Amino acid sequence: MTTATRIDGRKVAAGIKHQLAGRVAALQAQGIRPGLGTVLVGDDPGSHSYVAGKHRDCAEVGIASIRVELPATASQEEIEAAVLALNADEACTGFIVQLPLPPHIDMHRVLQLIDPEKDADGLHPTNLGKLVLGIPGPLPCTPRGIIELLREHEVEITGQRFCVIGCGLTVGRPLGLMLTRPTEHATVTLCHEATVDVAAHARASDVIVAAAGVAHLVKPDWVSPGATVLSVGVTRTIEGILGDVHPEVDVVAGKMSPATGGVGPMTRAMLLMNIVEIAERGGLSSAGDPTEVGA
Ligand SMILES: Nc1nc2c(c(=O)[nH]1)N[C@@H](CN(C=O)c1ccc(C(=O)N[C@@H](CCC(=O)O)C(=O)O)cc1)CN2
Repeated sequence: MTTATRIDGRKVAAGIKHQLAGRVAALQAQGIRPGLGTVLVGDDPGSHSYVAGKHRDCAEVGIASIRVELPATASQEEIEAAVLALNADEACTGFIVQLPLPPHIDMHRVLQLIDPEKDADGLHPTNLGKLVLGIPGPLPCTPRGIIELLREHEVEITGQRFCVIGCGLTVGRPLGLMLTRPTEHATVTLCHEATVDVAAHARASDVIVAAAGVAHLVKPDWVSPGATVLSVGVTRTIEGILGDVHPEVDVVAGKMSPATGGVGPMTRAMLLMNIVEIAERGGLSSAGDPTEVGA
């Protein structure tokens, strides 16, 4: 019984962070200290873990950390004030608002307030518009990480049939846009909860990206032998973290990413990449000590 080649995001992300550390050192030699800001609202354990990981990565490559934490009861106005403060903070090169936000918050109003020049997530309407139009701008971190991961593992993209399961704001929708750019030129089927027979779309694909947040959704009989399968969505249970791809897919797929240690570390590496790119373009940044605000 053969098993799929493991797509190792931790290893690729480590290489990218090593390279970024050199670029950060070069910026610092010019008196520029890039800084990442995060706005974290509420107690979601996943969000806390992801934001902690983002700041661990910052420390590793020499990027300053600016952490803003608000309670789950924070009002729309309080969150918007935090965004405006980071827009104005010269120590902050770029920042993100960790999603999801609590249900009483209008996420779109919050994202629209981010200065597009400081949008480290590429989720501001101006930057998503640039992506649609093919104008350079910051790219959403998970889709960017997925494309890097495929390239590093020599998975063909151009002309290949992709089945992207889930069309959320951070993964599926922007991934569809990025994969169909002239630089990628993949053929993409974007599946969602109203798609009839997702399994048939998946079986007809060379690459499956599972980003639905449904544990073990993709079964072995959804995968054509030798296809590449990326597990992106996760479900946290008392037994641990379950990915969107059933572990037995391993015996059918040619290449496969694990539920953790695959796309997740690449999302974080691409966030740092966006920050370094903003700083290198001459975006706002500062020299001096790391900043820790509200940690
Ligand atoms: N503002 C944003 N919010 C969210 C995004 C995003 O791109 N921008 N994406 C997701 C979650 N996400 C980013 O924040 C994310 C997911 C996973 C990881 C990660 O490192 N995962 C580890 C496991 C970590 C753990 O044990 O909890 C892994 O895969 O090894 C980082 C970031 C939703 N929100």
